Amino acid sequence: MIEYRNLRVALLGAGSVGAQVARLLLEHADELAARSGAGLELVGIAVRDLDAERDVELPKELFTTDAEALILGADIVIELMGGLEPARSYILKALESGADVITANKALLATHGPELFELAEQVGAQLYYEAAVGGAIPIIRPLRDSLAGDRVDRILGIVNGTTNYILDSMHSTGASFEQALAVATELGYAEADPTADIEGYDAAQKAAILASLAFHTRVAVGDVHREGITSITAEQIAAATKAGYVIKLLAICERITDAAGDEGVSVRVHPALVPEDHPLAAVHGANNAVFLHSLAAGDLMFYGAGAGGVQTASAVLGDVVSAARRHVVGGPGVAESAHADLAVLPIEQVHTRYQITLTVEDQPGVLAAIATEFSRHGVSVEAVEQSIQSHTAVQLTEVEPAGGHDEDAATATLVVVTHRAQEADLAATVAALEATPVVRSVASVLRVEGL
Ligand SMILES: NC(=O)c1ccc[n+]([C@@H]2O[C@H](COP(=O)([O-])OP(=O)(O)OC[C@H]3O[C@@H](n4cnc5c(N)ncnc54)[C@H](O)[C@@H]3O)[C@@H](O)[C@H]2O)c1
Ligand SMILES: N[C@@H](CCO)C(=O)O
Ligand code: NA
Repeated sequence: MIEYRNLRVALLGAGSVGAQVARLLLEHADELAARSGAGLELVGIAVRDLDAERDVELPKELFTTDAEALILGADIVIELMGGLEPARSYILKALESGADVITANKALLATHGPELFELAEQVGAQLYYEAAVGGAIPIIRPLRDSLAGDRVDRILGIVNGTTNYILDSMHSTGASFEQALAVATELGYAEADPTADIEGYDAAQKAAILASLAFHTRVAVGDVHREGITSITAEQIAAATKAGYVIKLLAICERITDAAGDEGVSVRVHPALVPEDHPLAAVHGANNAVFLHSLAAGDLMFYGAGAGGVQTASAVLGDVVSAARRHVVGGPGVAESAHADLAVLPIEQVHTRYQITLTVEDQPGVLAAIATEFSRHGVSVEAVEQSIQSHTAVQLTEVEPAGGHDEDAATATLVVVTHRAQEADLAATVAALEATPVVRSVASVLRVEGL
């Protein structure tokens, strides 16, 4: 029997993910030791309440409320408490003591990542975080290692399971956002306070982490343009389906150029129309997927469970084995890669395609008036269609002119799809359309991605 050297592993937090990590460390100790080249001895679990009910039965003698003492005696520290503090202070303390740290804490990384990575580099320790994006899905290591020799230019990610579940059930059942959210809450997908998910904050944190890795540039969560899904209506979903799209909340990270032609990056989270034959359209329920394009590899997609205690524990344990192997072999490990230091450009500089739905007066000259506003702002129209939503037959050129703005006059619904246009020009077009007398309202503006 091989005698392994023991590495001391400290776990901070025994919630959904932490309890599963502890269980797997204990149950698979022999196998993990063989893969790591070192024994992984779980020396303690820092918890807030020693007697709390846990999802998993764990040896009581491992529990402690003294996280600091536990950290100082460890070779590897796993932080699964979540939140900014005390997680940040504990990780800094662990790194200072020379321990490698594993975390799933996207909120912390997207806010204080640079501080943590700098300290890790200074002391020659490692910070691993595969579980922070896409839960069980391997995406951090592929970006950091497998694609290190390539050049990623675009990432489209479904990185929040709750919102994907809600949008998917709106598509499949015709439910309203509120109805779908209620079901998601009942089934335990959505938290009691779902704000972080439905307003896109969780996805924005993950987008910041992905963009930083992919573009070798520090991107903080505050740099991410963020829109949630709360204003998506059943009508928009039905119209999208009819037009051959699905609506997904996407995290989009891409290289773009600014007005001077200099390369920068854009990072944004918002609902978008995705063609129904795009691989991301087939991501159902609470699953996550990251679709990316790189120069040499072309298109790649990573798919699977973006959350769940035991699923996320898989990613954490992969990191634990990586950390253990480094301890066995020695050497400095992988430093943060931020050498490209590209500018993070504002959403106004993004180019994409748009679908604009307008409620208009049903009278002659309407199409011309609308087309004028698009062309005046440099936005090229690809197609105009009468929406299936319209209850009035549109005979734009055949109806007698209606005098003035008559609330009772017939209206028509027009759906305009643009070629690629700049966000700033599109925003100016929408403002001008809203001020155009024949336009009753701009009912919906959605970006079209994945074409
Ligand atoms: N649950 C998932 O599916 C999932 C997926 C990906 C990433 N994550 C991330 O993993 C981390 C843990 O998530 P979770 O779902 O297990 O959360 P959780 O709320 O179930 O567990 C966190 C645990 O940490 C404990 N804790 C909090 N502060 C503490 C302190 N100061 N000292 C000791 N214990 C403390 C809590 O009491 C709780 O038991 C978070 O950063 C989360 O964002 C979770
Ligand atoms: N609330 C997150 C959990 C995983 O980070 C989601 O719905 O995807
Ligand atoms: Na992951």
